[in-house]
Amino acid sequence: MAGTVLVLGSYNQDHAWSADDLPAPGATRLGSYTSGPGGKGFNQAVAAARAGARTGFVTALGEDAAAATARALAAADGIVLHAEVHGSLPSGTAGIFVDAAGRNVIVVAPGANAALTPGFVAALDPAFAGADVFLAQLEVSPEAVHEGLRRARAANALAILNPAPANAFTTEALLRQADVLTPNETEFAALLQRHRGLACDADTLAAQDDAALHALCRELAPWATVVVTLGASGVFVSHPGEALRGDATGAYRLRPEAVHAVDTTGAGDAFSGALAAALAAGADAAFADAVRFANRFAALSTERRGAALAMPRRAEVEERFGPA
Ligand SMILES: Nc1ncnc2c1ncn2[C@@H]1O[C@H](COP(=O)(O)OP(=O)(O)OP(=O)(O)O)[C@@H](O)[C@H]1O
Repeated sequence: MAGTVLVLGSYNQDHAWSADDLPAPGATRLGSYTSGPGGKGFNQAVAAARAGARTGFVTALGEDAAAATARALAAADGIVLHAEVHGSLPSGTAGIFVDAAGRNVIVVAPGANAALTPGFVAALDPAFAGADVFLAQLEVSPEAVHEGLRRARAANALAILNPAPANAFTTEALLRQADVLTPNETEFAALLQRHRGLACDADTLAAQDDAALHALCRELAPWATVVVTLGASGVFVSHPGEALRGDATGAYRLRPEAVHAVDTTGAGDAFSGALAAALAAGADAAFADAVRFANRFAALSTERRGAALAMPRRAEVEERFGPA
């Protein structure tokens, strides 16, 4: 049964130039160019939609070619767009330069994303009322994310926060609005450092056993289920005292699915979007089943290049790995 997911976040138009090597300051290279959709919010909305959820997407856009592309691409995936329009700002953009070895330098101009207002979010009551699951990240204004999480809880939707990117601004009050957090190891380390004063990094976390990771999750967010994505090492799940949705144990790890990964860009977005869709499918959808589906969905997304447009569809995931 399809549930409803409301995603709040960024849309960026990615502009990518490839050359044999990256030019030094003042130098010029000839190369090739592609442009496509990006932004964690949009990537996750496409993932949720392709994973089978009725999906709404709350974002902010300019009045430019990128905004027109965002509208067309959202419509193509059946996503209902709730866009705050800022005519005096450009839509979000990312300039990406890649060399033949795959190294890149990136400049992101958040543009309209940074101007998403809590007032616009607050006026979307009907969208919140119809949502089973709400999902946000940290590439739009923190006030808008906070308002979204608050509205979601008031509307009895499950509130998921993907605390990405790692250097984004967070407050304790913002984190406390989340029922579920989905950091990767770098983001988890950054949150532990900023909010609990624990000095650690992604490598230290990767070396921890399950009991130690569970303890760190409980220390960071005693109120929330924490799902740490571990890249090619799979996923770790840690519940608070009351395990969520039928999970018998407080903490467990899922191995990665065997795939031929060619590009892991957006794998975290695939995971969070698919998890939201699976949890929206019914209040009795078991948490472990939803995590298993998201682990499969994200794994399959790594077999294609790109982010939003590389998201697989539910049918492809089931064909490859069996029924969810
Ligand atoms: N090589 C891989 N093989 C199988 N599954 C993978 C692989 N890489 C990623 N995944 C799946 O994708 C999930 C998310 O990956 P990861 O933790 O790298 O996210 P991320 O760092 O947020 O990614 P990104 O920032 O590129 O979007 C993993 O938990 C796993 O389910």
